[in-house]
Parts: sequence; structure tokens; C-alpha cells
Amino acid sequence: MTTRQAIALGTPFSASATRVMLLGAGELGREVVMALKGLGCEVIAVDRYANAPAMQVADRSHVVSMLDGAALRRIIEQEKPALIVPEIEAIATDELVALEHEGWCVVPTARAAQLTMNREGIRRLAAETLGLATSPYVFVDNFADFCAAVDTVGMPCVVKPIMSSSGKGQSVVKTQADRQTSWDYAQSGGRAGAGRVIVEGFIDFDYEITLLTVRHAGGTSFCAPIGHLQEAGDYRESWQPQAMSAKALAEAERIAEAVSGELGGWGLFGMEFFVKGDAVWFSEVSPRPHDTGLVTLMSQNLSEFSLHARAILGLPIPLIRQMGPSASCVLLVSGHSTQMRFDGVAQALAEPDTDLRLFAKPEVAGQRRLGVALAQAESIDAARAKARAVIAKISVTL
Ligand SMILES: Nc1ncnc2c1ncn2[C@@H]1O[C@H](COP(=O)(O)OP(=O)(O)OP(=O)(O)O)[C@@H](O)[C@H]1O
Ligand SMILES: NCC(=O)N[C@@H]1O[C@H](COP(=O)([O-])[O-])[C@@H](O)[C@H]1O
Ligand SMILES: [Mg+2]
Repeated sequence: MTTRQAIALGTPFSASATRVMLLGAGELGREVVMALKGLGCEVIAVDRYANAPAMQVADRSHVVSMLDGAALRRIIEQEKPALIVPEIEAIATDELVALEHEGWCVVPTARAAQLTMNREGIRRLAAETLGLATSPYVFVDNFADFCAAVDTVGMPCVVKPIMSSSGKGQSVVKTQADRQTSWDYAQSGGRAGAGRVIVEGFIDFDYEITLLTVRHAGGTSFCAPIGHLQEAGDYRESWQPQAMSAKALAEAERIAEAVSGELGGWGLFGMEFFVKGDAVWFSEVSPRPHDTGLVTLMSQNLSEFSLHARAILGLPIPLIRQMGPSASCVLLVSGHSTQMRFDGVAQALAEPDTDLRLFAKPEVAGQRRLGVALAQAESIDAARAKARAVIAKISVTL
């Protein structure tokens, strides 16, 4: 693997351009693109559909299946980016490993992208290689083995496709009667079609956190812990800072440094943990900005997106300042439309210390996250209430 060096910043659309390609162009990528554009990069956004959020702010875009290795290689060889930045859990990462061998630079590393794109890679690395505490787990490929795994792990247990995110294909088996629906949902709901599934023992945690961890030219830095609320495996609210015992925080930081160090490279990692008292379980990690970290658009001097941009370019991160109790709340919409209208935004934003991002996704077909509210207040409870109130005032017409 090549040792990373700072990337010279140049002039877009010229021989000196600093070209960055995002693989995935959703709401998280959109913020990364804006941070990169702020540093004068030439940015190319790629996703499976046209007019994806990050495409709307990038310099150019390509619509391809990123699960198609040959298609991925074609656009990379055509665009010749200095940095390839994975953004979503649906990429042919074997091809990224091959491309890295040939000298292309994948953020943070092709191995990190490969190990985390597939729950089996990161889970075996964390639990079996690094010996970290995780939920008990079994990987299965068919319904018979799945039923046996439910018996081994015990109920309740959490079922997830190995390639998925935002809770897609995820469910909890509470009784034997849940097994068929749970299996069927895992087969149909993932981001990469049917296939292998993880069955995890249910951890009865007090709270869960994302510890944003940045590996940059000057070392490793941590953001204040982000607490979050999830429903059906998808994030609904997040807040920063989450109160934790000094012991639990130190343990989370120790694990975050170990896992991110093992994955290597430069960039921001969203390290997910379950916490009960002083006990900490490692859950998973995104080697890129995390949805619960959207709160940092308001809660930090440098958001997780600016931190990612700085880190991957080799720029310094001398200080991350937490700006006080802050929260985010998602705008989740169900139905079918390609011409959504958002009313009540003026009333929603009349409250001081609130903000809103509408992601500008071109379509809703089922349930989809279309925006996020941000708020600051004198306490976490007050910030959460304020962020929820912003969302409550917005009505979406499909
Ligand atoms: N073993 C478990 N025990 C208890 N709760 C769990 C377990 N696994 C997952 N969950 C709950 O489901 C949420 C989503 O799980 P996970 O992070 O593995 O899914 P994901 O699809 O990768 O989500 P994302 O991409 O949004 O991080 C967790 O944040 C947690 O609230
Ligand atoms: N938890 C991971 C996560 O939040 N990923 C974010 O959601 C987008 C996909 O949204 P979509 O499913 O609405 O297209 C991804 O592109 C990324 O920005
Ligand atoms: Mg998660």
C-alpha cells in the first residue's frame, strides 16, 4: 500500500485540477462535495440514479451501477481522479482493491472500504482478529441455517443483510413466527440483492453512540460522542454531546483508535458503539461520514464533512470545537412522488438556533429520508425538542 501524502490543491478544469470522485451521491456526499468545492477541488459524483443530491452540487456526474466493477473501472480510468471516495454501502469493492494496487488512491483505503462494505469482513476483524466485545453473531446463507442460527443466538435477535445500510432489510426476530418474514425481508431489502445474512444477539444497551474519529496527517482526533435514536435500524434523531462515564468514553476511544488504525488511511470514521454502564460493545463502522453525524453541521466548528475533506486531502485538523448541546431530527416521508412540495418551512425556521437541510432527492418510492432539522439549545433535551418541532411544522405534499 502506498503511503499517503498531502494532495496539492489546483484549479478546476485545468491540468492542475484536484479531481475527487465520490462513489455514492446521497445527502452525506452532498455535504462532502460542498466541503471539497470550498477548497477548490473538481468533483465528480457517481450514483445509481440521475439527479442524486451530491450530483446537483458536483461539477459532473455519472449514473452507473457501482456494483458493476467493469463500469466503475471505466469511469475511474476516464476521469482519472486523485482520490476515490466511497459514500454508500453498495460498491464493487474488489474492483477498488484492484484499482488501488494499480496506484489509484481509495479513501481511506480500498481494504477499509472492502471490509466495511460487508458486515462479515468488519465483524470478523473486530471480534475475531482484534478480540473486541461485540454482540454474538452467526452468518447464514439459507433459511434452514437461519432458523438454526436464531436458536443458537437466542431471541430477540437482529437480522441484517451483509450489504445494507440505514436499516434496509433489517428486522428483529422476537418469536419463532417472525422468522419467515424476517428472512424474506433480509433477502429483498438489502442494497445488493439476496444473499448472506447476519443474525446478531440483541444487546440491551442503555444508549448507543457514534464516535466520529478522524485519521489525518497530524494523527487521530475524536469528536464529542453523538447519541442517537434509531427505529427499524434507521436513525431518527441524534445529539451531541452524549453524556458518558469517563471509563466508557475512554474504552470507546481505545477501540475506535484500534479499529480505525487497522483499517488505515486518512479520513473520517463513524464508529458505532452500544453502551451499558461502563461496558462498551463495538457494533460497526463507516469509513466515511455517518448519518447521525449530520448534527455536526450545527454542533461543531468543523462538521464531519469538513473534517473528512480536510483529512483526505492531507490538511491539518488542529482543533475540533464542540459548540454546545445540539440535535438533529430527520424528515422521513412515505409514499410515491417525483414532485414533492415542502410547506411550513418559514414557520419552522422562525425559531432561533434552528436550521434545515432538504436533500433534494428526485423521488420518493416507499419510505425515504428527505431532510434533516438541526437545533441548538441550553440542554440536549431542549435541543432535541427544538429539532423535532422544526420537523413537525413541515408538511410534505407528494
Ligand atoms: N445487535 C443489536 N442489538 C441491539 N440493537 C441493535 C443491534 N444491531 C443493530 N441494532 C439497532 O439497529 C440500528 C442499526 O443497526 P446497524 O447500524 O447495524 O444497521 P445499518 O443498516 O448499518 O445502519 P446505518 O447504515 O444507518 O449505520 C443500531 O444503531 C441499533 O439501534
Ligand atoms: N446510513 C447510511 C446513510 O445514511 N447513507 C446516506 O444515504 C444515502 C442513500 O439514501 P437513499 O437510500 O435515500 O438513496 C447515501 O448515499 C448516503 O448519503
Ligand atoms: Mg449503523
